[in-house]
Amino acid sequence: MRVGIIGANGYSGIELIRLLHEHPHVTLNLIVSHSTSGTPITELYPHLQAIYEEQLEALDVDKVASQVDFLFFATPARVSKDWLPSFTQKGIPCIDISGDFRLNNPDVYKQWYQAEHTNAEYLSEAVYGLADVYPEAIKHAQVIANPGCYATAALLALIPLVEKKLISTKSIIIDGKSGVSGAGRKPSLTTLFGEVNENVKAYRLGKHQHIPEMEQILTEVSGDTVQVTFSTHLIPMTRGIMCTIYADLQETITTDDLIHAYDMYYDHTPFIRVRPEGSLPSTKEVYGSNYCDLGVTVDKRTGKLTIVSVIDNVVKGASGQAVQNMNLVNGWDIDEGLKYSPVYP
Ligand SMILES: NC(=O)C1=CN([C@@H]2O[C@H](COP(=O)(O)OP(=O)(O)OC[C@H]3O[C@@H](n4cnc5c(N)ncnc54)[C@H](OP(=O)(O)O)[C@@H]3O)[C@@H](O)[C@H]2O)C=CC1
Ligand SMILES: CC(=O)N[C@@H](CCC(=O)OP(=O)(O)O)C(=O)O
Repeated sequence: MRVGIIGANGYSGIELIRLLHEHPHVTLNLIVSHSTSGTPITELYPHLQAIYEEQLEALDVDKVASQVDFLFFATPARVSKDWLPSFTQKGIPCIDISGDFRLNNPDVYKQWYQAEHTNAEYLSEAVYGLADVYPEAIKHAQVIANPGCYATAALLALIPLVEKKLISTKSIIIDGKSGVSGAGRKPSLTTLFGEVNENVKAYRLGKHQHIPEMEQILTEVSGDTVQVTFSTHLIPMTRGIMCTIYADLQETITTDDLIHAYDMYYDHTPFIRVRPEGSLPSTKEVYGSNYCDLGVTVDKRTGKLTIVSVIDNVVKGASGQAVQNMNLVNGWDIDEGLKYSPVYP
């Protein structure tokens, strides 16, 4: 199958190139850039020499549509909403790694993304691509909204417990920490070495675009309106997200029972690894891989639960999950092209 990437020269685009190049069922036929078309990808990323040396092309809808059977958008928010429908109308399934098709309600999109949604009728058609939770719906989708990176880590930890009504949905706190690659390759003051090194910085508290995304899904799962307290921090590392999540238990239950509940919920997927009691995951243990590792502990004294969820933001939080979604749509094994062990140390 011929695939293409719009926004191929950003961090999630370049990770897609790494994964798709090794994928047994696809040929990466087209890579598209906004500002660097005409440039060989190796000029921007010399590590691809002798591996993948194609030239970046400009975005021309008819030309792209004639060269691909499947398309990934790895563009910033507020870009794919204007372009993606032109391709699905031509019968080309699309996976959008940005947030443009994640929210059902165009008013909520406008509130959190500060833009009108120019193709709001596609919001109801789009399937939320949380691949380990919604595999059946994703199999039949033409438009897949790949989840945000923090939202992936948090929802994979919370959905099984909310669905089984094991925790209260009134007091969920998600404390997120991310490496700087989460902010993309575009240079900015916040990601300068001097700003990030030996520093931990909270940002966009109460305003982060993953808040409505997580609340939408948890509300659907629970059946009641769910609101979450969510904080985000920039950490001096390249890749990785850790969400430490706090919730109140609804009933007396042990750590071992919760581990068992997770194991049962995720027995159909190889990508969720639940730690045994007493072991908590760290970001290095998933680095470069499509795993989400979960650790859980019950504090009998307070009746509170702490869950630690870690992913590689560029793999599970973006391009790896997008490849998993492509596998689902095409009826391939879900781990095709994703059988990478984490890089350690
Ligand atoms: N990095 C991460 O860990 C994650 C990223 N995401 C999401 O993935 C998307 C891409 O992120 P990331 O790769 O980090 O970002 P980068 O800034 O690294 O790359 C952005 C890409 O989009 C292209 N682009 C920028 N503006 C436009 C435009 N107006 N029209 C068309 N193309 C454009 C850029 O091309 P050019 O350089 O030629 O302008 C570049 O290829 C974002 O929506 C991001 O939120 C989601 C989860 C995790
Ligand atoms: C460190 C950092 O800046 N991270 C980004 C995460 C980007 C992402 O996953 O999200 P979207 O696709 O929803 O934009 C952020 O907090 O916005």
